[in-house]
Amino acid sequence: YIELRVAHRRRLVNKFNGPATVPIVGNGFQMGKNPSDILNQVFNWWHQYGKDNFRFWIGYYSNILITNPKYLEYILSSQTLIQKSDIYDLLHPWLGFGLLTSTGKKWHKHRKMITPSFHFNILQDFHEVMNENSTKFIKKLKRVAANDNIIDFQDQTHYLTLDVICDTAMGVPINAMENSDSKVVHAFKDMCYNINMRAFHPFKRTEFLYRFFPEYSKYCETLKTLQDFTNDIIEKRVEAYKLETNKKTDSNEFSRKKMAFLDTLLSSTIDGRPLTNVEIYEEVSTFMFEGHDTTTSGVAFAVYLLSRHPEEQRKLFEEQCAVMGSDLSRDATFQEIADMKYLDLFIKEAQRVYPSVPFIGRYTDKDYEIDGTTIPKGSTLNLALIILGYDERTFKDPHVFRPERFEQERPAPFEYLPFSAGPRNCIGQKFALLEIKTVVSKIIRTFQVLPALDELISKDNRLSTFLGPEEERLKFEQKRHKYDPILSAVLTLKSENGLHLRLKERVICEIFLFCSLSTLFAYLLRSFAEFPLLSLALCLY
Ligand code: HEM
Repeated sequence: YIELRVAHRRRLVNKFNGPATVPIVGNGFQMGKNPSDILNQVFNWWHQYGKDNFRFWIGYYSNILITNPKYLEYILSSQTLIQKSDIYDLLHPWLGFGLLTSTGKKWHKHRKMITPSFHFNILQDFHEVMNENSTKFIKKLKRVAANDNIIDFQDQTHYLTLDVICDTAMGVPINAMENSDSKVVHAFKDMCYNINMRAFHPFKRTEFLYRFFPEYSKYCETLKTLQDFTNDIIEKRVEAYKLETNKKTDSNEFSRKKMAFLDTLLSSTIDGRPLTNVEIYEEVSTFMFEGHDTTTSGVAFAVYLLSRHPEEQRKLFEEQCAVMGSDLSRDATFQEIADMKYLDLFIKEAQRVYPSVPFIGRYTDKDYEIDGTTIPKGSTLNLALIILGYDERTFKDPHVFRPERFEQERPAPFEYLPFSAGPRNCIGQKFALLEIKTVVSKIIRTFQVLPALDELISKDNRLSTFLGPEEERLKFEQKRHKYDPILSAVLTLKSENGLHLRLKERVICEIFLFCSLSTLFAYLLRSFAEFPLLSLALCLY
C-alpha cells in the first residue's frame, strides 16, 4: 500500500542522481551514526553525483539535497515554498510556532510586524549591550586562559552569547558567564544539545517514541525550566507595561532609550490587536534560540580560525590599530565596527568555511517545476548552504583560508548564502554580524590568539578540517591532530570535540609601539599628500 502511494513521487524524485536504495530503509543505513558522519557522507555523495543536486531516501521519506544555485534561487525567492521540513518539528515543543517554524499567513504577518525590531536605531542600542558583555567576556577569558591554559573556546562563547541574547531579547541579564552552573543556563545548553542530538536519531526524533527513552523525563524538566523562565519574565513585563501605559507618563520604563525585543512586541499589533502571551512567548523563545546558538558558532569558529592563521590575525590587529587609534581597550563605536573592512572580509570567509547554519529545510506542499524538472509534493528539500562554500567553481582552492578572496572572486547572489536569502532570510543578520565583529574586535585587541599547540599553526593557510570525497578525507583523517575540530552539522555547525586554543594577553608596550608606528606612518602619508615637495625635500635631506 505504501509503495503504491509513493510510486508517483518515487518516479519523479528518482530522476535526480543518487545512491542505490534498499527496500523499506532506502539509504537510511548509509547515512552514518552521528551528525559528523552524515556531514561527511553528504559531501561524499555530492562529489560522486557530479557536484549537483542529488536525492536520497530515508525509508519512504524522499530527500533532495539542493546545491545548484538556479534551484536555490527558485526555492528561496518563492513566496509559497516556505514550509519548513520536519526536522524543525523538534523545535515546536520549545519554540511553538514562532518566526522560524511557522508558515503561511501567520508567518507573513509576524515577519512584517517583527522586521522594524532590527531598525538601525534599535541595533545601536543593542550594540551597547554587546559591548558591555564583551568586556565581561574579556575579563573572564583573562582568568580562564591565564598561565598558557588551553581552553575550549566554543564552550566559553556559549555563555557570552546567551547573556547578550537574554539582555537584548528580554531585557533581563542572566549573567550566564558568571553563573554558568545555574539551572536556567544549564537548561539552554541541554536543550540545544538535545535538539541537535535527536535530529538524526531514527527513534528519538519523534516525540511518541522518544517517551520510551530514559532521558525523556530530563528533557521534559529542561523544557519546563525554559518555558517557566520565559513566561515568568513575559508576565512581569506585561504587567509593568500595562501599569506604565495607564500612567501615560513620559518617564516610564518603556519609553526609555533602550528597548528589549520583548518591549517592542508588547507595543506591536497584528490585525489591530495586541499579541497574545502565547505569540509573545513563541517569538521571544525563537530569538533566544536562533539568536544565541548561531552566534556561538559564528564567534567560536572565527576566533578558532584566528588561532590557526597568524598572518590574517596580524592584518586584523593592524586594522584595529588604524581604526581605534592609541586606546585599544575602549569600546568600538558602531561606526568604527563598520569601518573595519578586513574584519568584514575575515568574517565572510569564516562563514564560508564554517557557516553557522549549514543546512536549511523546506517541504513541498504541492508539485513544483524548477528548471524543467518536477519536484513532487511531499519531498524534503535540504538546502546545503555549507556545500556552496566548498564549490571550487565559485571559490578557488576552497580548503585554503583567504579572506581577500571576497574582494577578488565575488560570488553571485545564490552561490554564497550563510544567512539564506529571499523572503525567509535571516532577520537577525545585522544583529549577528554586529555581535560577532564586536566580540572578535575586542579579542584581537586584548589577546594574541594562539593554537592549542604551537605546531598546529597552518603553514600553507589550509584548513584543519576537510570536507570532500571519501578517499581524500580518509587520508586527511590519518594526519588529524586531537585538537583539530570534528565538524558536526545539524541545526547549527559545531565542533564535536570543542575548539581548543590559547590566549596570550598583548603587552602594553607592543600595542603602544604598533599604534605609534601606524599613526606615524599615517601622518607621513598625509603630509606627503598635502605638501609633496616639502616632504620630499625633508626626506632627501
Ligand atoms: C551567525 C549568525 C546567524 C546565522 C548564520 C543565521 C542564519 C540564518 C539562516 C540561514 C536562516 C534561514 C533559516 C531557514 O530558512 O530555515 C535564519 C533564519 C532566522 N534567523 Fe538567523 N542566523 C544567525 C543569527 C541570528 C540572530 C542573532 C537572530 C536573532 C536575533 C536570528 C534570527 C533568525 C530568525 C527569527 C529566523 C527566521 C526568519 C524567518 O523564517 O522569517 N538569526 N538565520
